[in-house]
Amino acid sequence: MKLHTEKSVYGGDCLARLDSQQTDGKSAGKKVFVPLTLPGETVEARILEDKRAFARAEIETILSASPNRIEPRCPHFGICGGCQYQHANYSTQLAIKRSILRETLDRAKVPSPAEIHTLVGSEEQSWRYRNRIRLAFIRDSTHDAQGRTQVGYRSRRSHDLVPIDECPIAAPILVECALDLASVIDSNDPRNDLTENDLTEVELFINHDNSEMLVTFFRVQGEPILRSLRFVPVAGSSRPKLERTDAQSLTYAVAGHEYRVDGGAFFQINRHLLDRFTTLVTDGLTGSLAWDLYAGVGLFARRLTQTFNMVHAVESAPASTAALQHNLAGANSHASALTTLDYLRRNREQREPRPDVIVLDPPRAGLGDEVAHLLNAIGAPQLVYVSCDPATLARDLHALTRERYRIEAIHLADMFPQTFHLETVVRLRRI
Ligand SMILES: C[S@@+](CC[C@H](N)C(=O)[O-])C[C@H]1O[C@@H](n2cnc3c(N)ncnc32)[C@H](O)[C@@H]1O
Repeated sequence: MKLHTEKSVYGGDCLARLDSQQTDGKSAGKKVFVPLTLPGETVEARILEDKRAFARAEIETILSASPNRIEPRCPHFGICGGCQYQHANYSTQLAIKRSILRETLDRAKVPSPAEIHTLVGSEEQSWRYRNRIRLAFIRDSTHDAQGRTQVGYRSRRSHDLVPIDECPIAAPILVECALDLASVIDSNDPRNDLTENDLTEVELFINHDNSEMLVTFFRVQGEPILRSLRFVPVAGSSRPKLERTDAQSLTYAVAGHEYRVDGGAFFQINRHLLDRFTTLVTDGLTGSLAWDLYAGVGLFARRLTQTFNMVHAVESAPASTAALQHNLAGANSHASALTTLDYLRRNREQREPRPDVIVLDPPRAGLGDEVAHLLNAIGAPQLVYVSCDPATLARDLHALTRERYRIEAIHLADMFPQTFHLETVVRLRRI
């Protein structure tokens, strides 16, 4: 059937609507979500899933293409589920994200400034930006007649695995190493102690200057196996020597600070924007006491120690708390291995001093009602909310702005080009 796409929605699809002829007059206006399209396109599409409230379709032919459509760079685009926007030029990707963010805030009735600022890299930096990738091992004769191990991502349309031999949004060294690993696993090299059939997935994480890499192998059963590699420059050669080390962590330099990042700990993934992003979050913040809740390994907290007399950092994941302690050691700071909720409850009970600034960078689930309620009750003069999910951000901002805060500035930081993901940095002031 012929569909006309209206706008992009969060998740990467475009929204189209069925007209009365397409539904026998029954549910004219019914929503249809169509992936791999752009706003304003007319496509011939096939309905794949027809629910009561909406349907999902796949394009068969593009009848009228958007002028913003471009040729995707990756041969796996559309099959692999990793990227959603490679068919859109970069300025269109940004316009889509900005309008989705604006609409999400407006729908939640969040009083917000008219302008959404952006933090973006160059068009070229919208590629090769990931410092971490996680791939599955595929051992399947339908993909490789000789049954050789391959690496791949999940398919866009199912949970099947798609073998890949390139991933243009990742640092090239990650994909090279993953492909090498697949052949090492298959080799009879006696130094290969990776038990072939037990391994399911591998995660590769490279540091700022491509000198250290953490490789984590996930298995069917048992704890993941962590390996670390060091790339040592060789005089007169462009290829560094690869050495295996016993390290359980790597060192990542960001905006003038070095961070220890342990295997399994969260770390921001856009290596091109990391310095500017960290500066954007922390810039201009000063005072006596700051809290960094959801602190990870201390990316923001470490910087805040330069402009505050005291910084409290809170992080609940055991994989991150040791590195957080290490990264803040010797600085005017205190790290707590607690959930944010427990930390705030304790703070209220013990009536501890109120911070001047609170930085909040929760996972996708956002803050939730009780944390937002406690933040309103504590009433720090300034909040900086860093979010990777616009829906939970809007919900939490609604709770904060309804009581004690107004939004000063919103930045859309494009940390995940070519994908639908969007990062937002919101500065709030107590009213
Ligand atoms: C989006 S990451 C941000 C980390 C850090 N701000 C950074 O930029 O590197 C969210 C962090 O919150 C931690 N986390 C998740 N739930 C938490 C909770 N309930 N309380 C405290 N930390 C939590 C995660 O382990 C993760 O390190």
